[in-house]
Amino acid sequence: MLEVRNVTRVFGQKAAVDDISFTVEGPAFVGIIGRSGAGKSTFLRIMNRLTDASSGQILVEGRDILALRGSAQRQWQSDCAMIFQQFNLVPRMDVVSNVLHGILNRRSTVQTMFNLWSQADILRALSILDRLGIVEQAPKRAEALSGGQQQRVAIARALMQDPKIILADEPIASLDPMNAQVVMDTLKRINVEDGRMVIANLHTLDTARRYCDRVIGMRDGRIVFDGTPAQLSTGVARDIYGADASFNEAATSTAIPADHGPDDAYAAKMLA
Ligand SMILES: Nc1ncnc2c1ncn2[C@@H]1O[C@H](COP(=O)(O)OP(=O)(O)OP(=O)(O)O)[C@@H](O)[C@H]1O
Repeated sequence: MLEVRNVTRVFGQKAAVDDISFTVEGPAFVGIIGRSGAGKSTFLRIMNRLTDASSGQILVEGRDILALRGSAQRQWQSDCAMIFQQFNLVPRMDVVSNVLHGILNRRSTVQTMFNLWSQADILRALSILDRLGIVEQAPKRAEALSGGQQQRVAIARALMQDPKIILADEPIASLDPMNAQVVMDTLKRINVEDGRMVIANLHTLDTARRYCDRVIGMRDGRIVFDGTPAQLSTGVARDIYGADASFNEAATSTAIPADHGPDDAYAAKMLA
């Protein structure tokens, strides 16, 4: 389904992403880990065409999405929604309008100028918010919500696009452990129930181990680990993070309570 072939991105003299290749069959939950500056964000930005690659190909169902131009490129950007650490909502706008912004580029200029949305679109936005457990927040300004709720609004906005792939760049880096868990559980549910691939840059090992089917470790732009969470031992993690024997896993922990797995009772209650 996804084949990344020898993708490189050079900034000046430095390769931020350096000849990376991997293949993902089916709608997996893929985590990308690595220290700051490893190239994780640059790779996600290349995937959804916010940044151009210097060379390489990314084949999605056999089509090189790096070669797309014009409307085909915009269609691809709609097919792969992006979620950011800082949510990127319009703070003073109400929640349901923020969700509707997921399909802003599908509307005419007149519709956009007069803020006209069809009843079907509004009902769809509300039903997505309902699914994510925050429909009662729909009329509130986005800025009035907690960080975890705002990130769920951002996920709802992504779902409004009906994407094939969700790219999440450090989606829980600004959240406390409880909210981090709800957001990760939400992404996992979307992955499992909808069959959408999720590729998430994660800064914590415990989260990668708990939620991902596959973990890719990057260091200095290169892939230095590609395996299952079970293969991600402390020694492997030390290599990925370029740390010495004093490497302490706790420093890369979100501290999501260990007795909670994905889709557990807590998340079910929050998301029902
Ligand atoms: N637009 C740019 N111009 C110049 N250098 C850049 C640009 N974007 C990224 N870089 C450099 O590329 C390297 C990889 O950055 P990137 O943001 O992809 O890393 P990262 O693993 O996502 O780290 P972080 O978690 O801190 O965001 C860094 O050295 C960064 O300074």
